[in-house]
Amino acid sequence: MIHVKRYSSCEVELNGRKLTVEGPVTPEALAALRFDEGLKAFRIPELQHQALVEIAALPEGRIIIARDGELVLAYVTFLFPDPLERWSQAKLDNLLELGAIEVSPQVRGGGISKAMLRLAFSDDAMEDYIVLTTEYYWHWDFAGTGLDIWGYRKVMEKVMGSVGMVWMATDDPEICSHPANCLMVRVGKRVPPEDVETFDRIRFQNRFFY
Ligand SMILES: CC(=O)SCCNC(=O)CCNC(=O)[C@H](O)C(C)(C)COP(=O)(O)OP(=O)(O)OC[C@H]1O[C@@H](n2cnc3c(N)ncnc32)[C@H](O)[C@@H]1OP(=O)(O)O
Repeated sequence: MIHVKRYSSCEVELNGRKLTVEGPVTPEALAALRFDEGLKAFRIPELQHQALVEIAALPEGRIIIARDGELVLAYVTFLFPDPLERWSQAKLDNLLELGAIEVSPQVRGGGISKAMLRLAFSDDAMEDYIVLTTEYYWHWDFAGTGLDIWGYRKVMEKVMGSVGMVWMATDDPEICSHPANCLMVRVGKRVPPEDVETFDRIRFQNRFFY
């Protein structure tokens, strides 16, 4: 499969600031930008910046960002599922994982996550992919948002649901380990039915127990 990446961009007004939402960005362009210190939900900012540059260089990797001038304030990543997770067992070259979405505390609650996803899925190439995301509550920033676990889950459903990602059942043990965790998926319009079936078989691997 050829992973087509069509760059696009738009401007978003937020509290008097004009942010540029753009992507998929090239590794060179991303490396040349500064990374906000508030982007520390997953790793220290320097390491996360480096990780995003590496993802942008992958054939299937897609990074969408929101920036104020040279300063990256938010990002979302898409890449093949982690080889250690069950989703990679499907061996589908049209299965992407929305691995991380993060918005700096400076600009949260202003629609930036939804704007990045809208731009990501405005690329018609996304209709060729199944995109999954796994929501694990231990990745959530309760202190930074002031949300409780179910409030946070609601925000994640709104964010992901804004681009048609829907909750799907699975027997994945990590997801099943807490009721707030969940799997959300978007199946592109051109994904062949046999690939959806392959994905469904990966979602349930312990049918024996049912
Ligand atoms: C796969 C993963 O990456 S899981 C981990 C997700 N990432 C994180 O938890 C990192 C830390 N958190 C963040 O970066 C941000 O808080 C995010 C990504 C969860 C949300 O980003 P934001 O840009 O603030 O979200 P956005 O402004 O687009 O809001 C989306 C919706 O949630 C609501 N919302 C956002 N924050 C809050 C809040 N603190 N309280 C109540 N509602 C909220 C918004 O009002 C909006 O609702 P609407 O659709 O009804 O208009």
